[in-house]
Order: sequence, then structure tokens, then C-alpha cells
Amino acid sequence: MEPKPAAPGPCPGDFRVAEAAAAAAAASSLNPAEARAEPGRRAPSVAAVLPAGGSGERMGVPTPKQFCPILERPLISYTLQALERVCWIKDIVVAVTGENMEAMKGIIQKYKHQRISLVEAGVTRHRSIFNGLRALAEDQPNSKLSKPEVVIIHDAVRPFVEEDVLLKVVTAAKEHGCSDYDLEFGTECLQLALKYGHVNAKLVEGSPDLWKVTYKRDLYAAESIIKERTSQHICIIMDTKEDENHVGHHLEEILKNELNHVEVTSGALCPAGRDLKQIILEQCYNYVCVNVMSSDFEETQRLLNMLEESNLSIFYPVVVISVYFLDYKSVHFDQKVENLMQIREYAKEVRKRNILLCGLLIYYPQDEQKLQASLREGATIITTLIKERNSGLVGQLLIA
Ligand SMILES: Nc1ccn([C@@H]2O[C@H](COP(=O)(O)OP(=O)(O)OP(=O)(O)O)[C@@H](O)[C@H]2O)c(=O)n1
Ligand SMILES: O=P(O)(O)OC[C@@H](O)[C@@H](O)[C@@H](O)CO
Repeated sequence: MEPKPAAPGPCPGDFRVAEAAAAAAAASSLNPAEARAEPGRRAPSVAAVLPAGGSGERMGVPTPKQFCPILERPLISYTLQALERVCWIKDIVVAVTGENMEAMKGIIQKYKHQRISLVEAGVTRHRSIFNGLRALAEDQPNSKLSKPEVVIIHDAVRPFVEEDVLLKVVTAAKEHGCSDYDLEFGTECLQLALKYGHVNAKLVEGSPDLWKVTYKRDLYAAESIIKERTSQHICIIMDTKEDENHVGHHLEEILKNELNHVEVTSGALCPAGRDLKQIILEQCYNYVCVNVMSSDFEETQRLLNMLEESNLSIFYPVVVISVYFLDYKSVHFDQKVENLMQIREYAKEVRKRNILLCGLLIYYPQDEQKLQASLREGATIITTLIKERNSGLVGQLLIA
């Protein structure tokens, strides 16, 4: 399964931190014997510099690519999120041009990014990096930055960096010498370090997702990756556990079968399912609220309240689909639809908080085969809404 999207959270006191401490100690130690991890050793000091002062000429759009939106959030915010969740990176210095400084401050505030300092970018990428390094190196009286032992340089337009590769980079910073291979296939940064830093260097293998957003097509690729990652976990909430034969339960079964590569959790507002708060904490971005017993929005409203309180949707749109049932025999079709149209108002309200709410009415015949077909159609609508995360369908009542 793909790794979860980066999300901020408390730094776990697990082995990675100790490993990082050892790596940073290794990177900074003059004595190789000291480079081994020691219990209780002081925390490492690692900082990151993000050059974000380019104009993105090759992208061919007026907005510099680092500020281009992906699912309505600027690209650079994804990169910051990926770095700030790595708790052993103490400071993240971002180099931006003077004209984008205010916009950058707005992004930091809106998405509550932490440990970020801004510096003025330079006319070239290397100059932007230099400005970031200078801010970390100088002991300026009003600066909250302290001089780190290791600095990670990471393009602001590489949003999918994982902690393990950052750890490898920090570890390699001291452990390895420079080979002919490294020189042959060196990147600009490597050459810069070799020429002016008088240090050895080592190329570390990254993952294919570490690629750089350069052309317009890369924005579409990044969006697809984010959509795929956020669709990996779906929580189904049923307002009853009774009446096992109700079509609601059949729908749940069909969804589970169709989404066999996806983690489907049965959450509940009632005690039978897994604790919904926990599921939200685990960063599930998709909820199917199956209303077997009721025709109102009470259960959906409870779920929406919990989602709003959690702030889960600050980084990614959360999809909520409220599902209802009506059989062909019922004479109340108009009344039911009219009642369910209220979803528009709820959807408009929660849309402001990046929650994409849609309604789905499964209008089903008694005939077993046709019923199965209706349920499969319903399941297809649900999976499409989740995979596409299309804000254009927000507030719609779809009928299967
Ligand atoms: N004067 C510059 C130029 C580039 N960068 C940053 O360096 C990273 C990688 O560079 P690149 O992909 O070349 O970005 P751009 O220069 O913006 O793109 P282009 O070459 O297409 O104009 C980007 O995060 C970019 O913002 C920078 O900080 N300062
Ligand atoms: O200009 P290009 O798009 O070829 O790549 C720039 C890269 O060299 C740069 O982004 C660093 O990641 C590597 O030092």
C-alpha cells in the first residue's frame, strides 16, 4: 500500500529518532568512534533549506510553479508538510522572492506550517540556497535560528519526499567519500558542495516519487498521486447494525468487494463499530454514511461535526457521501427527494472547511437482480466521488 500523505503530528519516540540522532552525530563528529548511537545522546541538529525563488519558466504559466494549486492548495505547502512532519528537522528555511514574500507568509499561516523561516531568494537557485545557508550560519541577534550540524537542501517543488530518504541523506553526509560515479552523474548541488564546500559527497538513491515538478504535466501527475493516496482508506458508517438483510448491508459488502485494494473500515457512531475519533486520527479522508434507519441528516451532521473539530481537512479535501434508500414500491419519492435536497445547504457550509459532501439515493426495485445492479451503480458512484474528489459535484443528490 502507498504511504499515507504527509501529515503533521507529534514526533514519535521511536527508533527513527534515535537513528536520526546517530546519523546527525555521525555527520557532525570529528571522531569516527563517536559516530555510533549512544543511548541518551543529545538530539541532533538538522535543518533544511528550500529554494523556492524560481519563476517556473518551463511550466509556462504566470504563477511560479511552487505556488500553483493542487486540489486548491499551493504545491509548496505539500513540500513543507512533508518536511515538517519529520520531527528531527529543527528549522526549515525557505527562500522566496520579495514579491512573493507576503503570499508565502499567507500560506504558512493558512496551513499552520511550523518551524519555518523565510529569507529573500537570489537570482539563481544556488544564490537562493546560499541565502538560506547564510541565515542558518550567522548568529544574528534577532534570529531564532541556530547553527545546525547538517543541512538538507530540498527543492520546494519536490512534494513527495519521505523521511527514510532524508535520513539516508543525513547519514551519508559523513559516512561516505566521493566516488567517480558520483562525480560523473553529479547534480548542480553536488558540484557546488564539492567546489566550494571542500567536502566529500555521496549520491543517495531516492524513490521515483522524488521527481521535480518542472512542466505543466507534472502538476497533473502530482494531483493524481495525491488523489490516489487519499483514496486508500474508506470508512463506512452505518446507522444500525441490526437487520442484516437490509440493502444497506449489501451495499457495504459490494463496496468491500469492489475496493479490495483499499482499506475499508466499518466505523460507527454507535458502539458496534471502530471508534470514529480514532479513524479520523489515522487520517482517513473518505466517509460513507449509510442511513438505513433514517431519512434525515442527523448521523451525517454528527460525523461532519467531528471532522470539523479534528481539522483533518486542513490539508486534503475530505469526501463525505451520505447514502439513503428508497424502494420502488414507495409512493414518497418526491417527498424523499425534496427532503434530501437539503444536502445542498449542509454541503455549502462544510465546503468552506474543505469537506466535499454529496448525497446518494439508492432507488431500488424488489427484483433481486435489478437490486444488485442498483447497488453496484451506487458503489460505482461512491468510488468515483472518492477517487475524483471533484468539488464540482458538491451538494448534489445523485440517484442510483
Ligand atoms: N533563482 C532561483 C531559481 C530557482 N529556485 C528554486 O529551485 C528549485 C528547482 O529549480 P527549477 O526547477 O529550475 O525551478 P525554476 O527556476 O522555477 O524553473 P524554470 O527553470 O523552469 O524557470 C525550485 O524550487 C525553484 O523555486 C530558487 O530558489 N531561486
Ligand atoms: O534544472 P533542472 O530541472 O535540470 O534540475 C535542477 C536540479 O539540478 C536541481 O533541482 C537539484 O535538485 C539538484 O541539485
